[in-house]
Amino acid sequence: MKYISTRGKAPALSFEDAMLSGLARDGGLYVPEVIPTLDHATIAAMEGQSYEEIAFTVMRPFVGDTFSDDDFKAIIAKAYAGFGHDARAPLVQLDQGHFLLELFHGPTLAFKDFAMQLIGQLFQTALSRRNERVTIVGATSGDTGSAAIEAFRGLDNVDVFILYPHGRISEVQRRQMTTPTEDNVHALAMDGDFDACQARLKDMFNDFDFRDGVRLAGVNSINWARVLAQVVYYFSSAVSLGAPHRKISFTVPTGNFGDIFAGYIAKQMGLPIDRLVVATNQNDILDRCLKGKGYHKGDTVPSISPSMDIQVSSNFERALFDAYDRDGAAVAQLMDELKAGGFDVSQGAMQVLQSHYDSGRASEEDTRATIKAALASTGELLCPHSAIGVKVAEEQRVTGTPMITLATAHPAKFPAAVEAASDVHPPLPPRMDDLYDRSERVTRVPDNLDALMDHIRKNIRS
Ligand SMILES: Cc1ncc(COP(=O)(O)O)c(C=O)c1O
Ligand SMILES: N[C@@H](CCOP(=O)(O)O)C(=O)O
Repeated sequence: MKYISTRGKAPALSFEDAMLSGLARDGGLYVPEVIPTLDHATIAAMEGQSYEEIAFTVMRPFVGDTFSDDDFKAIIAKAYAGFGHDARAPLVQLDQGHFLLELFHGPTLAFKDFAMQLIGQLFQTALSRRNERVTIVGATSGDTGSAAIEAFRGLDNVDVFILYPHGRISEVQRRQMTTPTEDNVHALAMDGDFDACQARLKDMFNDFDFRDGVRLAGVNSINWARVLAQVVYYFSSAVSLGAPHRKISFTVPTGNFGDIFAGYIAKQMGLPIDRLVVATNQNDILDRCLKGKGYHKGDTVPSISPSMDIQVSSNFERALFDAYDRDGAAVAQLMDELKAGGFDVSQGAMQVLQSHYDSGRASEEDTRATIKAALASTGELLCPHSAIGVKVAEEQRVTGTPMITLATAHPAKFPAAVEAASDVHPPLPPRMDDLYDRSERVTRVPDNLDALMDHIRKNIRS
C-alpha cells in the first residue's frame, strides 16, 4: 500500500513513512493510492464482533507490512483498553430510526481519542524500532490537543507542542492541556483563531530546515492514520443496525472535515452508506460550499461549539482531490486561491461532491434549543457539537433508512454552554474530579512563525 499526495508532487510513501511525515513535502495531504474494499461477507461477519476485531479487519489492508498481524492486534488492544465503555463506541436510540453514536468514552472525552490512542501506540512502536525521536506540533480548537497530550505525555522519544487559540476554547479543554506535569508536553496559547494555528503548523511543515532539524511530525488529521482510525466506528455502528444487508445514513458535526471524510472512506470500502450529512455551526463555509456557493472565507465567529469554529477545513482538500479526479495540479491551484480568500468549485467536481455529501447548519439558537429538546424527549444530554449533528440529522433524515448522528464530545467538556441551554450541569467523570484544582502550565505565544519555531527549538529535550 502506497500513499500519494493530494498535490501530486511529493514522493509516494509507505504507511509508516506517511504516518511519521505528517504533511507531504509539496504541502499536500497523503491519501492511499487505492482504497481497499471489503466484500459483503467480510462486512456481514463483523456482526457480534468486538470493536477491536472490527478495527483490525478495517485497518489491516491500509497498513501493509508495516506491522505484523500479531503486533497490530496488540497495538489495537492497548489503544482501546482505557476506554470507559465496553462497546468503545455505543449506539443509543433517540427515536425510531435515529441513533446517537457516543464517541466520548475515551480518556479525554471526545472522538479524537479513538485515533489518538491508536496513533500513540503506532508512533511508539515505529520510533523505538527505528531508534528515532520526533517533535510533534499540533493545532487544536480544543479536542485534538488534549487527546494528543494524553496519548504522548511522558514518552522519551517524543516532544509535543500544541497551539490553541487563546481564549477561544472551553475551560475544561484548556485545563486538559495545561495541567499535565510531564516535561515533554507543552500547551501554547496563540493569539488568533484555530485557522491561524493550523496555518502556522502547515508553515512549519513547509519550512524544510525547521522540519528536518526538529524531525517534525503531525497528529492532526493531516496525518492519514488519524482518518483511518476513525473509519472503524462507521463499520461497527452500521453493522449493529443491519449493514451490509441494509443502507445506513450518518450525520457528522464537521469542522476540519476529517471525521466525515472517514465516513466517505468507509463507503468507498464497501459499507452501504446512503447519505453522509455534513453539519456545521454558524461558521458554515462547508455548508455554503456544498450548496454550490463556492469556498470563500469570512471571519470566524466564536460559537458555543468552539471545536468547530473552523473556516479552512484541512481535509476538504482530500475530498477535492477525489472530486477533481485525483488531479494534484488542480488541487494545488485551488489551495493557492484559498490563500487569497477562496475558490469556486467546477461544475463537474461539485456534482461529485454533492453525490457523496449533503449538508446543513445550526445557528447558536438552534444548538441551544436542540440540547434542551433532546434532554426533554430522550434524556440524553448533548454537547453543543453533537446537538448540531442531531438538529441537522432531524432535518435531513428519510423514512426507512436509519440515521446515525455522531456524538463527538461529552457534554462535561462544555459545561457552561450545556448548562445555559438545559439548566443541567454536566459533571466530569470522577477520575477528573480534581481538574479545577490542578495548577496550569501554558506559554502565551504570538501568531508569528519565527517566534514559534524559535520557542519550539529551545524547548525540545535533547
Ligand atoms: C467535539 C468536536 N466535534 C466535531 C469536530 C469536527 O470534526 P472534524 O474536524 O473531523 O470535522 C471537532 C473537531 O474537529 C470536535 O472537536
Ligand atoms: N476540532 C479539532 C480541530 C483539529 O482537527 P483535526 O481533526 O485536524 O486534528 C480540535 O479539537 O482540535
